[in-house]
Order: sequence, then C-alpha cells, then structure tokens
Amino acid sequence: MTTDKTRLRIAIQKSGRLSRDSEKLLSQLGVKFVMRDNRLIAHAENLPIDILRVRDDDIPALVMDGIIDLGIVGQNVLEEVELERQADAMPARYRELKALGFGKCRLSLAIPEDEEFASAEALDGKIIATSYPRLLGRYLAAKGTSFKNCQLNGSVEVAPRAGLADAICDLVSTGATLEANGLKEVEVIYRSQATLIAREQAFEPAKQQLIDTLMTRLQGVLSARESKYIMLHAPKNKLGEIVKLLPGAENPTILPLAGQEGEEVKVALHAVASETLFWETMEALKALGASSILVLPIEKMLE
Ligand SMILES: Nc1ncnc2c1ncn2[C@@H]1O[C@H](COP(=O)(O)OP(=O)(O)OP(=O)(O)O)[C@@H](O)[C@H]1O
Ligand SMILES: O=P(O)(O)OC[C@H]1O[C@H](OP(=O)(O)OP(=O)(O)O)[C@H](O)[C@@H]1O
Ligand SMILES: [Mg+2]
Repeated sequence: MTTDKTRLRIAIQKSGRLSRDSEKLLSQLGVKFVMRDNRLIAHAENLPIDILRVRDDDIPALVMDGIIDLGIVGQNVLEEVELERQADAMPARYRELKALGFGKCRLSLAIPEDEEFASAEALDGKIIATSYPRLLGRYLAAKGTSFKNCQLNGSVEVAPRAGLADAICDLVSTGATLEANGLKEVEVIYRSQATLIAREQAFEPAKQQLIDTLMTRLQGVLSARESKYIMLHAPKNKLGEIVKLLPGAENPTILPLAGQEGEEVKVALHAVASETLFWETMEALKALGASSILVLPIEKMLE
C-alpha cells in the first residue's frame, strides 16, 4: 500500500447516511479530491491529506488504535464501540473535536404498535433486538433493568414480527421505518449526530498545524451554516425596532438609498444574522414598513 505516514489520514463512511455530508464538509474545508466509486482511498490534490472510505463501524477502532488520525462517525457508533472496547480492555481513547450537525438521529426503544407501553423497566428480562447492545445495556442498567440481547446488524425492525424479539432498539429519524414495520417509538435512549474525532496520541507539529487550520475553517463553515446575510430597505425612523427583530445583528451597515427625501425616508440595511429568518419575522419586518427583504446564505465566515 502506498500510504505516506506524513500525510493526515481521515476516515469517512464509504457508502451510507454520512457519506455525502462527510465528503461535502471536506470540500468546504478546502480539501480537493476526486472520489472514484470503488477506490477506498482518495489523495487530496492540494493538501497532504488522504481520505479513507470504510464501513462506519470500523472508524472508531481505527482512530482508537491510532491507525487513522481523524474520523467522521455517528456518536452512536462511536460510543457503542467505546463501551465494547472498554469491556474488552482494548484501547478506547480518542478526542472528540467537533459535533458536525448532520446525521442527526435518535436511538429509541420501539414495540409493536398494538401493545401497551408502561415503562422501560417493564421490559425487564424481555428480548430486545438491537445493533447497539452496550448503549442499551447502559441505559437500562441505570434503571435497574436487564434485557436479553438479540444482536442484529441490519433489518432490526422485522425482529418482533419474525418472532425473534419482544421489542427493538434502533435508530429513528422520521419514524417512517418503524411505521412501515408496525412498530411505535416508546422511549428515546440516546441522541446522536455525526462528529469529528482525532486519535488520542499527539501529532507531529506539521500534522497538528494542518489540523489547527482545518479546525479554524470548520468553525467558519459551521458558523456560516447558521448565519444569514440580510438585506432590506427600512424606514429610517423604524430602524431601532427593525434591528431588534434580527437575531445577532447588533451592528448593521446602513446605507442611503438614491432619490430618497422627506418624512418617510428609507435606508438600506445590511446585516449578518446569527440564525435564519423565519417567515413570521419577515412578516413582522414588513409590518414595520421594511421592503425588498432578502435573506441570503453565507458560504464561509472568518471572524
Ligand atoms: N435515519 C437517519 N437519519 C439521520 N442519520 C442517520 C439515520 N440513520 C442512521 N443515521 C446516522 O448515520 C450513521 C450511518 O448510518 P447507515 O445506515 O449508513 O449505517 P450502516 O448501514 O451501518 O453503514 P455501513 O455500511 O457503513 O456500516 C448511523 O450510525 C447514524 O449515526
Ligand atoms: O426513522 P427513519 O427516517 O425511517 O430512519 C430510520 C432508518 O434509517 C436508518 O437506516 P437506513 O435508511 O440508513 O438504511 P440501512 O437500514 O440500510 O442502514 C436506520 O437504521 C433506520 O432503519
Ligand atoms: Mg455500519
């Protein structure tokens, strides 16, 4: 294999829920690469970075063993592997650098929709199908409850109907998969999103410097994602009230508009708001006399 150890190695999911967002994020950080469908490794063209594409389950261990420098993985998989390796006395340390805001889902208990649910404690001794026995075990143990594990790494939702289990504990986002399988979500046991992790061991200075640069850029991408550039025309005498409606836009730029005179003079207001503007806020701005209201996405920010 021709991997150069001086290059920063980042593992992402090869194909699945996190793949597209992980690749997009790396591009937004200025890493230029071409992903070929069957290639497991992509060399960045403009930075000393190699991107490895693997099963998401393998990412935590690769980082915990120090084989890979950084990884993007769901917190659910990360913590499950951590608990498993701790139980097996294997290296289980890593540094969580930043939660990334995508891959948001919850790990929930679900039972057949026609059954009554009293409490998680009432599942004591029951068979629960899951791919996350350790996260589930930790949650139930805290309630003094135990369960019989039916380990399934896919098609967990069919287990109750197939007579394999009394309940399941699986990932839920919209709930459509549960509904399609005649199940209902009864208790959330863990909330997850994708996160960026680093190996525990210190990096050599050049790699650390590259990580620092990527982290500054990441902060810029994440803040930009939550911010919006607002432009509007506002009656000069309503500026105070209008600015109050714009979250995080304390110091707007005010510019004169050509050909405006008299009592009802309007000015242009430009501001960066720290959140997106909801329709309700835009309607309130209009009610105050604002017009030509534009809300634009921001690609990058460096403060
Ligand atoms: N419905 C969902 N909505 C949002 N995020 C999700 C959803 N389902 C899973 N995820 C997140 O995406 C991660 C990957 O999910 P995916 O279903 O692609 O995994 P997988 O089938 O185990 O893939 P692999 O082949 O890499 O092992 C999950 O561990 C979780 O963090
Ligand atoms: O609540 P929902 O919006 O229906 O999402 C939940 C489903 O999403 C995930 O599977 P995915 O679709 O990624 O496919 P997989 O089962 O092949 O991993 C997860 O394992 C659930 O089955
Ligand atoms: Mg997996």
